[in-house]
Amino acid sequence: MTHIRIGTRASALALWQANHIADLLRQVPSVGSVELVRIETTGDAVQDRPLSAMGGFGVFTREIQNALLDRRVDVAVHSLKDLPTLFVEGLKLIATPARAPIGDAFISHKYSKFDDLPAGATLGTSSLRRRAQILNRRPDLNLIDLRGNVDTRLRKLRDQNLDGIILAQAGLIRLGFENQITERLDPEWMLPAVGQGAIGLECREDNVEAVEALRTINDPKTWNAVLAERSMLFALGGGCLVPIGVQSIAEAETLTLRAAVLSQDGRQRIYDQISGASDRPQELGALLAGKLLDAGAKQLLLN
Ligand SMILES: NCc1[nH]cc(CCC(=O)O)c1CC(=O)O
Repeated sequence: MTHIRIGTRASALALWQANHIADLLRQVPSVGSVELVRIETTGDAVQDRPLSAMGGFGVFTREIQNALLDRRVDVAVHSLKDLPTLFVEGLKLIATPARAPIGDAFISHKYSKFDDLPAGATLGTSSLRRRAQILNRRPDLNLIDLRGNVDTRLRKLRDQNLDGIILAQAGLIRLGFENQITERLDPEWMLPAVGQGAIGLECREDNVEAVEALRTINDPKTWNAVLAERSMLFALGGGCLVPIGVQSIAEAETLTLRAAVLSQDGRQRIYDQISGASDRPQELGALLAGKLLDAGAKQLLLN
């Protein structure tokens, strides 16, 4: 029987996700016991700057990956959207359990939908993707930086008397704040982040017991969708300084991807979509990236 040490951040959302994975792993016959090991990441330690100003890459995941490499933990539980697509020698992304809703939520105590916001209203979000898509639709809005965990952001909405904030539906639902959602934003215009709503399970590639256990809790539909999204992001090479949004619609045999690359001010938006066989997700993602690059995303990514 295997003992599995799960590496996780200590935020409420990360612990919810890690406990959810621990529960799933305890059902696996080869797994004897599961333990959580809390790890502080750069993203947790530095709360006063937008992530895009922190050198970006892997601020919520790097320390957990180091713990895997140092054999302090056996499995890393990540919010997949925080996990860079760059390959790390010795580690492997093995599985993604069933995904939560992928979209973003508008939360306001003053207006009952996003489109009711008056000219000049103040919204909190520090995600470049959300900023650019909001500005593309509503260039008049006043966007202010909002960082911190989900509960911190909900508190700032009240304390700073903001007109609204935008958060991922997934985090709100998992933490029991679904009733705070004012409007589920239409992914038609507010395209989600790559991997949003999915939990990514990573381990050392030579850890056969962990690999086998993780494979049994994979959800193939989610896996195909996130592989397509991540291969698109990798091919775009945009890192986290270029606003990129993607919605994938996973059906039994077909996978559809709709994606956009925007300028930071939201004025330029390169959009395209693709459909194809769901069992060749990486090809689809790379093809869509190629179409976006040819249509002008190349210029935006150089800036
Ligand atoms: N970077 C923060 C982060 N990472 C994952 C989630 C939510 C859960 C998810 O989208 O998987 C959030 C908060 C948010 O964007 O509202």
